Amino acid sequence: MISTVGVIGAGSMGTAVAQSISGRAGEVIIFGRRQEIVDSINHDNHNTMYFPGLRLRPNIRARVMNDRRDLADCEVVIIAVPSSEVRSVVNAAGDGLADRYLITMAKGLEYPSLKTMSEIIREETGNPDIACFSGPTFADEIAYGHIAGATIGVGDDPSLRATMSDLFGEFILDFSDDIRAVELCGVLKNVYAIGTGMWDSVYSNHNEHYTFLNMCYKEMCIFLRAISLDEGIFTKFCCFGDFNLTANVDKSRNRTLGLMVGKKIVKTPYLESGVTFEGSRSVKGIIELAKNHDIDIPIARFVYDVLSGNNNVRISVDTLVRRTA
Ligand SMILES: NC(=O)c1ccc[n+]([C@@H]2O[C@H](COP(=O)([O-])OP(=O)(O)OC[C@H]3O[C@@H](n4cnc5c(N)ncnc54)[C@H](O)[C@@H]3O)[C@@H](O)[C@H]2O)c1
Repeated sequence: MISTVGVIGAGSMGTAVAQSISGRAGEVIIFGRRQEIVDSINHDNHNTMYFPGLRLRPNIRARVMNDRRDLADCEVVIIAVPSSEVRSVVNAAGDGLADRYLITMAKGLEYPSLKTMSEIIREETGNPDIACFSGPTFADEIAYGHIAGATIGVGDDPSLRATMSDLFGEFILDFSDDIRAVELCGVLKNVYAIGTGMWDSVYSNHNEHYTFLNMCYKEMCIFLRAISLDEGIFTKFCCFGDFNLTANVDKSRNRTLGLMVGKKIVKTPYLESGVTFEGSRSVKGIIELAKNHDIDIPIARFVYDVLSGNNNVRISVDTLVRRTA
């Protein structure tokens, strides 16, 4: 059993994953930013901000990370902060992350570097032992121990792979050795979930919804076929499962963002609310990446146009329908 796992990020996913793996590690330390959350975990076994009703297991402790030596005891470190924060977080942790197994939960694409999170982490830490975790995994459901499937993107180091299998043994797992493709699935599905929300704000019949869903999945597969070395990626949890979860379920923040923009409930959604909308940050990068690979992705461009305020959703949807008919 792993003795100590560090989880950077005391939000929904950091707390949920800490609870899920806590039976498989001696101790789990959540590194948070806010003293009151750290205190509530240490004194009360609750993260009162994110899961006030959930009793955390007693081997979950919390700390505010003051310096890189705080990570010294952790054999494995899980990074569960928003993608926009990953570079600064790992940079601040510096050589505290140098020689241990690292796992990224964050889903995003840095712009304009077009780097995925594992690539940023490798660049900042020089550590090649990085895996990513991605799948149909709403944090609240993980926290309460419901079944979930996940894909682990991991290279061919057998020891790292075995550690991932042990640590995430509460999940139904599949694996891919194309880490970048697994991460890009997580980026793409957020973009198409926003698009599906926009579409559903205009068209509300079942036929219409599933027609668009199919169009999105087809575009996602065209993209992945052009960039992925893993021919089996399309049926893995990070791809089909996560795409369906995020595009279909109203609990998804990105789908909800699309619905709100489509219904004109929000005009300038860009990150002002403080809620994590990873898809809206990544859509520009996805379009540029597609251009570099000569891939046509009209639905992603439609999402970008609407989010940029360039277009009225109804007119954009009509144009899209005419174009793909
Ligand atoms: N892999 C998966 O299956 C999966 C599922 C859900 C979410 N996620 C990803 O996990 C990441 C976090 O999402 P979330 O839902 O937990 O978001 P959240 O907004 O609930 O929590 C983010 C937490 O990170 C903290 N944080 C932000 N900047 C920080 C910094 N510089 N240093 C330390 N802490 C910092 C915030 O204070 C907050 O507590 C996102 O990238 C999201 O896409 C992954």
